[in-house]
Amino acid sequence: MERIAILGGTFDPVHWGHLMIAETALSQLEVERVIWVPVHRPPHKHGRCYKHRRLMVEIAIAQNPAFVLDPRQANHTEPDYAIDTLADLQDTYPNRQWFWIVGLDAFQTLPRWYCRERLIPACDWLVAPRTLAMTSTDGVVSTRTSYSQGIDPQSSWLCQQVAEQLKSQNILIRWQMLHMPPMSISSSLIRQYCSQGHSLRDWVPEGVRAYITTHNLYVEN
Ligand SMILES: Nc1ncnc2c1ncn2[C@@H]1O[C@H](COP(=O)(O)OP(=O)(O)OP(=O)(O)O)[C@@H](O)[C@H]1O
Ligand SMILES: O=C(O)c1ccc[n+]([C@@H]2O[C@H](COP(=O)([O-])O)[C@@H](O)[C@H]2O)c1
Repeated sequence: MERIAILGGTFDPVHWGHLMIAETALSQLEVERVIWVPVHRPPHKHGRCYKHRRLMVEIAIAQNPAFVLDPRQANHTEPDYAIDTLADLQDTYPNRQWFWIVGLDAFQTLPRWYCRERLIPACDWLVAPRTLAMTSTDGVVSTRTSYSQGIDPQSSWLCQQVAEQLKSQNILIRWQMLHMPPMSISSSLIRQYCSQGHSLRDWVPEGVRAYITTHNLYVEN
């Protein structure tokens, strides 16, 4: 049975972190393809122009035949929930084994996702480690990465906490960590850098950088 992974995201903009987690899923799980789903109307955050976000994903994944863009949310007018994305994809690709790729930050919000009792058991969850911002009691924000060799025990522990929370909601989850070092990169940081006039060369593929420049994106954060 073909194994397909979904990578949903706001992708505002897409960056090397997204590409790295998708590549890791391909190699670690022997997934045959990764379907990239830019969320048109994220239920939980503000999404800027969908067309730009989708085109940047198209540019970023063009070199890898195992990566597929799914633009099915283009005409949506209502919030896009993951359960609807999965149900639509299952209709298009019946009889597949489904995986869902998420970063640790998004995974920690899973116990609040819409219709999670149907969504969660329908996929295997692949969790990418992510540097988490921590605020100390004196209000100082720092970041933490404790990846050394293999999987960071702190990240695994956080995932187990999520699994416990879901269990208390009578939801059993199948999850595993992706074996990759955490990458301190995010779309919000890129938007901030861009608005400050910094180069994006190290953060996004060249085609995406050119697209951002041509369309004058993120000049204001
Ligand atoms: N550097 C990263 N490491 C691991 N996972 C990541 C990373 N960047 C994004 N992800 C994951 O990719 C998915 C889509 O993320 P999204 O498009 O919202 O990017 P983002 O960088 O988290 O954006 P923002 O900074 O605007 O919140 C989410 O599951 C997110 O956790
Ligand atoms: O369905 C939900 O309730 C839900 C709530 C929060 C996030 N998601 C999904 O999580 C994925 C990553 O979202 P984001 O915010 O990190 O871009 C994306 O596919 C979203 O649709 C889904």
